[in-house]
Formats: sequence, structure tokens, C-alpha cells
Amino acid sequence: CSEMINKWEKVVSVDERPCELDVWPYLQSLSCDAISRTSFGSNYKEGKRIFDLIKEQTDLTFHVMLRAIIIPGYRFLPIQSNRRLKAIDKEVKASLKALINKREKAMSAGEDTKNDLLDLLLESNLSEIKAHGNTKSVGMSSEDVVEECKIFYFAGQETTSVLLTWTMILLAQYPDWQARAREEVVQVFGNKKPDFDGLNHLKVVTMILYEVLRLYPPVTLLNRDVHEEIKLGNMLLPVGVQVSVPAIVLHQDPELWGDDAFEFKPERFAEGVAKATKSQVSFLPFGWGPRICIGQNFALIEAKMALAMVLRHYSFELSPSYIHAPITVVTLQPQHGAPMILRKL
Ligand code: HEM
Repeated sequence: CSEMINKWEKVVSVDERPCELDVWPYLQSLSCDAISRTSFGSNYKEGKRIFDLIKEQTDLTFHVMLRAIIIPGYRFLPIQSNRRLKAIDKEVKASLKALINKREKAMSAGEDTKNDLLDLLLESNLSEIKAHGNTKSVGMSSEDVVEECKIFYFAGQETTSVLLTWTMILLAQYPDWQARAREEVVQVFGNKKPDFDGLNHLKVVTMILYEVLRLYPPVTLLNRDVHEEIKLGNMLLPVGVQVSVPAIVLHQDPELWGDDAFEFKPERFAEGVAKATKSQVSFLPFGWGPRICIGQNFALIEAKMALAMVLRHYSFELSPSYIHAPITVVTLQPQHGAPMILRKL
């Protein structure tokens, strides 16, 4: 946490005041840093390089996918973007494998584990293999470990950075809530740096984050493929059908949330999620059921920590150049960024 705080201090310590800047790239870099350190803490530099490559891969894939809609077979053409995609894939896999081998060797030599995600994965894998008499057919292959590391990046980076970005946008639009949140942060932490225990006492900040997740859920649609014929209510779904649950529509349904469903009113979460939803499944920013997000606590801790840091150091309002244009590009994003005017407090 303290490393993340230090990082934030550098990020938000802009010299000029008041200062105009698009906060979105800063928040992206924060969440990228948090996930890199959590996944590969002890090999941060190599990990960061891997995540930078995965980011480039995601952007390029999106670019190729868009063109493939117009030009069938586009992704197979021997053009620069496709060649780069192959090269990135090769480098990511090779770097991750090198990291994994290094850690496995250190573990076999009895070195202390580093308690980051990679070590936890490797450790649990090793004990599962041992428990089954060293059979290779159990546990994860190194390819599986590589894919797990990639999914942590995909699932955890952009989602958290857009949550933080929409939160700053809404707090800029609702200065009374910004002031209430700041008051709470100052009351809980005083002049001390935010710490983990204090984060659990941030009630107003939590209400605000829930309300932002309701109005601007980073994941707007939950998709499922039907692999076996199944009855859902009075519908029989055949194999091959894709089912989408539009979380964002449920989150803004006046029948579920009342006539003020479209308004930013964090007070609806004053007594927690169960009361706000009247115990119905109408709030699913992190999904629902057995595949619910495993990173939701991580994401909320990171968001509270980051917000506490920003609120303590800066007040902010939207720049006149801000254009409100939410768009779904995998996650729900502000199409033209989030330019803000920051004032050091
Ligand atoms: C605000 C931040 C986040 C949001 C809104 C979010 C949202 C979601 C949602 C909606 C799902 C379920 C998808 C489905 O059912 O199809 C999911 C799954 C997942 N999330 Fe998150 N997530 C966030 C942060 C994170 C973080 C920080 C991590 C990792 C540290 C993470 C790791 C995962 C993983 C691994 C899954 C797949 C779980 C499984 O399939 O069993 N997420 N997330």
C-alpha cells in the first residue's frame, strides 16, 4: 500500500496550480502499477514490461477486430499490425516463462517466497502436484500460469482505472459530495497517510463508489455461451445461444431503483447494498454467482486508497473542455478523456 501511496503522491504532485490535466491516463498508470506490483512485486521491472506489452496487444487487437468486421480475413493478412501482434505474443510468453522458471528455481532452492501473485500461483501449483505424488497431469502448466497472469491484467487494470475516472468526474460534477468525501478522509486519517485499517471506516467514500459503479459500471454486459440445453424461466435455450445480462440497464431501471434511478445519489447506499437493492439482484458491477469477480475487494481497496490520496491533496472541477460521452470499448470509458482543473489544498 505504501508503495502505491508514494506512486500517487508523485502522480498528483503537479507543480503548477491550478493545473489542468486529463486525469484518466494518470489513473490508468496507477492501476497498472498496482496490478504489476501485486502480480510480480519482486520482479517489478520485468512485470511492468510484460503488462506494457499486453496493453499494446489489447489496443492492436481492438484495431484489427474493427477492420476485420469490414474486411473478412483481415487478421490473417501479413501486415504490420498483425506481425506486431505475433511478435508481442512471443515476447510476453517468453518473458513470463523466464520469470516463472527463475521463481521455480528459487523455490526449489528453498528461497523465501515473495508473496506476490506469481509466487502464490506457483506455490499452490507445486503443493497440488506434490499432493498427487508428483504427477504432471494435475496442477497448472506454465502456459496456464502465463494465461492467469494475463487475465489478472485484463480483468483488473482497465476496470479499476475507469471506476476511478468516473468517480472523479462525478465528484467534480457534485462538489457537495466531493466536500463530504474529503471531510470524511480528513476525519479518519488526519494528516497521516491513509492506511488499510482506516480505509474500512470510509463510509461516504464507499457509498460514492457504489453509486458510481451503479451509474457507470466498468463492465456493462455479462455474457454467457450456452453449452448445454437449459431451461431459464419459461424459455428453453438451445446450445450455441449467447445470453447477455445488461448490468447497466438493470442498474438504471426506475422499476428497481425508483424515479430518481438516473440521478447521482450516493445516499441510496447509506445502509449498504442489500438495503439499496431491497435484496434483489439489481446491482451487479462485479457480476454474480460462481464467477463473481475475485478482485472486487482488491479493486475497492485500491479505489479508496487512491481517492483518499487525491481528496487530501487536491480539489478538482471539470475543465470546460470536458465532453460527456461514455462509450463501451471493452469497459465503459469517457470517450474524450477526463480533463480536470486541480487545485492543491
Ligand atoms: C472496479 C473494478 C472491477 C470491476 C468492475 C470488475 C468486474 C468484473 C466482472 C463483472 C466480472 C464477472 C464477469 C462475468 O461474470 O462474465 C469479473 C471477473 C473477474 N475479475 Fe474483476 N472487476 C474489477 C476488478 C478486478 C481486479 C482488480 C482483478 C484482479 C486483481 C479482477 C479479476 C477478475 C477475475 C480473475 C475475474 C474472473 C473470475 C472467474 O471467472 O472466475 N477484477 N470482474
